[in-house]
Amino acid sequence: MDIRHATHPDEIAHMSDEQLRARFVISDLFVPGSLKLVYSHEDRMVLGGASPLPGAALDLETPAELRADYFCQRRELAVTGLGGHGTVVVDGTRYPLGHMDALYIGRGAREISFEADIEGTRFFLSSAVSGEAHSTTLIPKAEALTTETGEVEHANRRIVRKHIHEDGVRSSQLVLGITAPETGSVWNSMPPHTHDRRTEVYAYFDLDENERVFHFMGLPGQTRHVLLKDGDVVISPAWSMHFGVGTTNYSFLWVMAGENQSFADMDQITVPQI
Ligand SMILES: O=C(O)C(=O)C[C@H](O)C(=O)CO
Repeated sequence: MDIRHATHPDEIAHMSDEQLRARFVISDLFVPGSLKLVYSHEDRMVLGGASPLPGAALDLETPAELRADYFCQRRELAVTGLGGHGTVVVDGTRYPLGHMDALYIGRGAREISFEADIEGTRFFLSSAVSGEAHSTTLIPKAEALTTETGEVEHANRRIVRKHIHEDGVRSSQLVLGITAPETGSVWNSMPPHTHDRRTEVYAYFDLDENERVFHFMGLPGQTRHVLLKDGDVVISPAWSMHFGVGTTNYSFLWVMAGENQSFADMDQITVPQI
């Protein structure tokens, strides 16, 4: 399993672009017919991509680094459909998962596998350490808590869907949703924020292959950026801003883990402070 170590804020200003990507960006997570996992020491999140082919299920194995008998022995897991549609099988129960549907899998689930109905099926995996078992629950896109935010004048009008959150499907640490800027809007999470109590991961998808997202990170006043393509994932340490602008429309999954699960617990940063 690829391991990403935690980063002190003093380090980021001196990193080369290559070092920045090696520490924070996960590319090529979705390889047809394979399952890939990355361990981040930022709040001990595990991130992954499962890209099964029709007729060839993929089993979630337990990487040696977890020193666990099975993946969810001490962990909870969210599986989100970011392309195609298929089924996630959890201890014999079958959960159909389509585009932007999410499945929360509680601590204690033993056997997990992924099946595709069509080529191009991609499941994004995010996991955090879990202190207690919460119920495994399917959250279809249509049942996510949906709000609209932003303004056309700021090119940041967007739909925010919350799948796993304090007022909905419960978890130990994970808070997860999907945000989609509306047509003509390209900025996400603008004006930006930090939340020193939680790490956040963004996974960009539904982006045409010739388009890109400029994702910004770092401390206010010391902004760095990484250029991301469809399917790329970026890890934001708790101290880091995290916001982006696309060359066109896109969607992104956001998932957090850490000290609390309060979505509203953000320290807002004004545009001049960036
Ligand atoms: O576009 C947005 O704003 C977001 O989706 C914000 C993310 O949910 C986030 O960064 C929460 O901390």
